[in-house]
Amino acid sequence: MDSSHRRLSAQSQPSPYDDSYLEHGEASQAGPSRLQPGAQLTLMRYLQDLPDADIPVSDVPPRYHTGRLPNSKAGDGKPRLLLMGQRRSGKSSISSVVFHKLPPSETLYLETTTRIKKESMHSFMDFQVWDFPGHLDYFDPAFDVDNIFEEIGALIWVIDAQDEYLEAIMRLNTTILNLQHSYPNINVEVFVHKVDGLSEDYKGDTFRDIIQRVQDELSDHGYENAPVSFYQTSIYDHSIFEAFSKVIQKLIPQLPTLEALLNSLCSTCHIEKAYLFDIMSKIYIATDTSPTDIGSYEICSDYIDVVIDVSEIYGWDRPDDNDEKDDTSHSEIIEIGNNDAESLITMERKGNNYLYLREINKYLALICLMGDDSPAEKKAVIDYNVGVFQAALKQVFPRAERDVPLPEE
Ligand SMILES: Nc1nc2c(ncn2[C@@H]2O[C@H](COP(=O)(O)OP(=O)(O)OP(=O)(O)O)[C@@H](O)[C@H]2O)c(=O)[nH]1
Repeated sequence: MDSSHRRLSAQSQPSPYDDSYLEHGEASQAGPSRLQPGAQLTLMRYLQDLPDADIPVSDVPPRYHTGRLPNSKAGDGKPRLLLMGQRRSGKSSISSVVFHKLPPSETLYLETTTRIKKESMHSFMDFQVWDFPGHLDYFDPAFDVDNIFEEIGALIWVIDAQDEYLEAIMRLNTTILNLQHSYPNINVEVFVHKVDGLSEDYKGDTFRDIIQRVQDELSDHGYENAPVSFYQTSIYDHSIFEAFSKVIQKLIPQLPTLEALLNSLCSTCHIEKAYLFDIMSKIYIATDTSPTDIGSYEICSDYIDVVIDVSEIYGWDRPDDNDEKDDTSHSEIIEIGNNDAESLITMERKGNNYLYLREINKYLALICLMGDDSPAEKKAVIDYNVGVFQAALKQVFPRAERDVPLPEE
């Protein structure tokens, strides 16, 4: 593995409006004045759309990737994820493994949740995770239902696939039907969980059976096309991160713009697959629109672990953008010609294929699986284009640059 770390500098950053993705093969000529007009146009097209990216014009009521949270009345962009399901179905384990890096085997010692556990996550966007005790009946008049569901981003219903699940399905359907009048747009995400202990056949059958039962009962009650998605998950592999990625992506208003930027980067640099990862949780918040397979996600996700381990040994605190830079960082910039990168690592996979990681800001990292026709010698042009992507991302996601966490609610 070849790794290098670079520091930020206060050296002025060329405006993204002046730059563009550089066509592959022009590494030696990198510089704003050498850009091809066509290449410039590609990026300009995306950048010109940016002011509208938050709220696309549409007659369709906002849902999914349409630029607004489904139920956010305040529109403050702080969605709430509710983890619900039967006792011992694995809710607290999911939250601890994904957001607190608890090793899966240690979830065996988690105590049962007795009251609603609310946690605020401060990352590329602020969101809250509410872990509900399994036994709670939230439609009891004693509960303020509006308070629970009003600002909800997604309702994650966890079903233990290793256990009897009929009661869990019944409660899930009751919940959906109770909510559909007041909150018809809630994204219901069903995690068919603990699938690690099941044989392939049994896993598939269980999954299909659960989907069938939920859909049948909802349509019996006249509720067709309910916004319910199903995932097979386990804390013992990457599936829980993959599922959470998809849940979170539905809550990111800028997703279409992010995907467009990644598509453009991929086609310009001959990248097979690009992921924008939240470093803290290893959730990917966007990827290009080429087909995703769990294998490439796993490679990239493991790669983040490697980077985190290496940077724990060799990393250092990143200076603020406004800080005075010392002579060392200044000389690095002159030498490298790049004042954006924090860390940059390439790793040989096989032949010409390699993985490329670049820390985009404090929260996000870009990881690319490079194609055969994008050899490592062309890395300078990729660096340049990723720099342009990074600048564009600052426009799309200014929130990600924020350093100060909001106070706990
Ligand atoms: N095999 C397997 N076990 C899991 C998985 N996720 C959680 N568990 C186990 O399931 C048990 C219950 O997990 P919890 O996270 O406490 O369940 P909970 O839904 O929060 O339970 P309550 O707090 O009682 O509502 C623990 O022993 C976990 O180790 C999984 O993906 N696979």
